Amino acid sequence: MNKIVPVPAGTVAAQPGAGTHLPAGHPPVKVGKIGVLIVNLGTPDGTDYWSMRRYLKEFLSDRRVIEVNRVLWWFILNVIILSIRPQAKGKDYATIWNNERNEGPLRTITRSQAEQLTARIGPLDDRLVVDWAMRYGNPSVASRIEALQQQGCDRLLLVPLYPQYAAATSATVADAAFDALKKMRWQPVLRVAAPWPDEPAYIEALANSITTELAGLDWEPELVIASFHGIPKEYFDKGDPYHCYCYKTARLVRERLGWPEGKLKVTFQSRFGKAEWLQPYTDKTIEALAQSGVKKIAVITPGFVADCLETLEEIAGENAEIFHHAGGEKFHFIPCLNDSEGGMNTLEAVVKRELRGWAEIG
Ligand SMILES: C=CC1=C(C)c2cc3[nH]c(cc4nc(cc5[nH]c(cc1n2)c(C)c5CCC(=O)O)C(CCC(=O)O)=C4C)c(C)c3C=C
Ligand SMILES: [Fe+2]
Ligand SMILES: [Fe+2]
Repeated sequence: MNKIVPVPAGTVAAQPGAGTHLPAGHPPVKVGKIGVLIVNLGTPDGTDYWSMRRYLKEFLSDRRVIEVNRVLWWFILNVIILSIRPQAKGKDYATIWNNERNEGPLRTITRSQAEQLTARIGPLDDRLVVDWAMRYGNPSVASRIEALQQQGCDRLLLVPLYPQYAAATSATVADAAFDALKKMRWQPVLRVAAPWPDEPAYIEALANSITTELAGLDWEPELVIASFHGIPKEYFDKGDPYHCYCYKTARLVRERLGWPEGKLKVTFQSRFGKAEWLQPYTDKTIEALAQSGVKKIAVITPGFVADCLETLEEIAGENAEIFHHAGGEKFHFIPCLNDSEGGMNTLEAVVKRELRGWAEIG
């Protein structure tokens, strides 16, 4: 046990300070790298019934997402929701599917964000390794943490891809990471990035995106809707800060544009179930605006770091249709920041901010 043997070339000492020697029988472990793991919500592996069902089951079984009584929810989920929703939502996903790669856009965009982040920060410190994962579906958080550790990452920066924290999103990403760490003998040190509702690079990117998109139209919207994903009102009543973060982002963007109040209106989309969610609702607001005579609007979705079902199908598709049916004439959807220059400036700024003390890269 105490016998010291030389480490084979190319392997790193199992323990810091062990120098070039390992105790006999101790497996060599790589150390010294810093992993940056960006994590978005998730996406099904396919649009067929079983892929959709697997994905929705994992997602909707998360106690952070659905806080209803466990026994009651087991019945509702397994007997009602999972017999109807996979088919209906599979059809919706099919309308936005990336057929070339056979995956949802969220996965395509998140991969590209990780690649571009690597190109931006990789050359600044050769200890940095960037990777990406999905909270639900694949690649899982646990599998990527394991892969990063195998590459020698003994420090991990986890970046939940939600500018505005909510327990149902950011916290559940941290849960997944800690669950993975629970099973490890030698855990990497974990840092979780703080949300960035007021990050200057993010506000600048959103304001620039609005300006550029509107400049490309031959009409001017009477107002712009900033539509954020909703959460049940009960979660807000219990103290979730999400609502305040959304309003803060919207206010800062409006101020940056020099717009009066009312020109950028906050709404909440993607209601699920019968309970009350954060109001005002996006679909009801858009319908009421058209009915009251508003003819031209644009919609931006600042809470989504990447385009997905909720932006492409629900806003650019369903809500545009609602607006036109109710008498509206011009509707423009402003894409998410995705892997654009502004989107990447935002992620780079957040990652650099959160790496301080680990890597001094500006
Ligand atoms: C049922 C409760 C849900 C809560 C609470 C919730 C919060 C929440 N979600 C996002 C971001 C995304 N949600 C997406 C899809 C999606 N969301 C829910 C339910 C809740 N979300 C469901 C059931 C689904 C799947 C589609 C459906 O069946 O309607 C997505 C898109 C994923 C994709 O692949 O395109 C995102 C992104 C946030 C930011 C949030 C709270 C702050
Ligand atoms: Fe959602
Ligand atoms: Fe939706």
